[in-house]
Amino acid sequence: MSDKKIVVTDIRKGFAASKGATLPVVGGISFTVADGEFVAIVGPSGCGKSTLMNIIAGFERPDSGSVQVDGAEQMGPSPKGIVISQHGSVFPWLTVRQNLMFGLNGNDHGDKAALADHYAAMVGLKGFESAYPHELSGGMLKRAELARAFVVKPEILYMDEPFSALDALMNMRMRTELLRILGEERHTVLLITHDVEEAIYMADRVLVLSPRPTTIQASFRVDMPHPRKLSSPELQTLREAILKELGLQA
Ligand SMILES: Nc1ncnc2c1ncn2[C@@H]1O[C@H](COP(=O)(O)OP(=O)(O)OP(=O)(O)O)[C@@H](O)[C@H]1O
Repeated sequence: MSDKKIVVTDIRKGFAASKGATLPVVGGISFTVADGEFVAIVGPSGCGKSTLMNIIAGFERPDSGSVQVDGAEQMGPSPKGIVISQHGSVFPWLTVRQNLMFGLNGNDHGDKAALADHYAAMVGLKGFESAYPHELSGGMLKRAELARAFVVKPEILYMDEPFSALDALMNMRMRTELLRILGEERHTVLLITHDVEEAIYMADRVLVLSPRPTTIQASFRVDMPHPRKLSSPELQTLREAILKELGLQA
């Protein structure tokens, strides 16, 4: 089996603008993601990160170029991948357990409920299985979403600013939570973030995108074991290098 999970080849995408003009958004992007690799993508605001992610996850078609997952062309959203975005995806009218059971196949209610409860416990929601989303705090809701993604055992997690709505402390906790789960269950992860520290804390590789029409401006490998210390000289040097690429003062 090939080690390449996702192969992105020369993707280009523009959107119709006023007076028949086209706004070029993605300007030719190629990269590969290895099986089990965690790749973070950072870039300036509005450069086209979400557009790129939507194309790779199969929700949007590129004007040209291709995305292959496990060697097959991605023609639409696939059950191999699941998206976690800042908007959230839990159903407000279902309890935590019902939300987690929603995407599960099979007819055995007991099996599905047990699996749902296992994943609820995994993200620290034991005791809240029967709670409705409005009864949870923002951080608990985010954990419920993580559990909802993991319970279906996706091979690929597409994460678009998943924790950006959370406060700094909860954001840190969620990063740790995510890394802990990834330590137990191997997944391939593509993470879009505006937060350079979030990227270097979690990812194996960080791609820095240019302003629109976006291309890959630089790529950094983060060769450090977990748990990482953001204050370590290596990560600080890396952080400064990435901020410099983004045109920001370190
Ligand atoms: N469906 C669409 N139709 C027209 N224009 C779009 C569409 N989707 C995105 N755009 C435009 O493409 C550009 C890139 O948007 P996108 O959301 O991909 O950027 P982003 O890097 O994720 O932004 P942010 O950092 O603000 O989250 C923006 O100028 C946006 O207005």
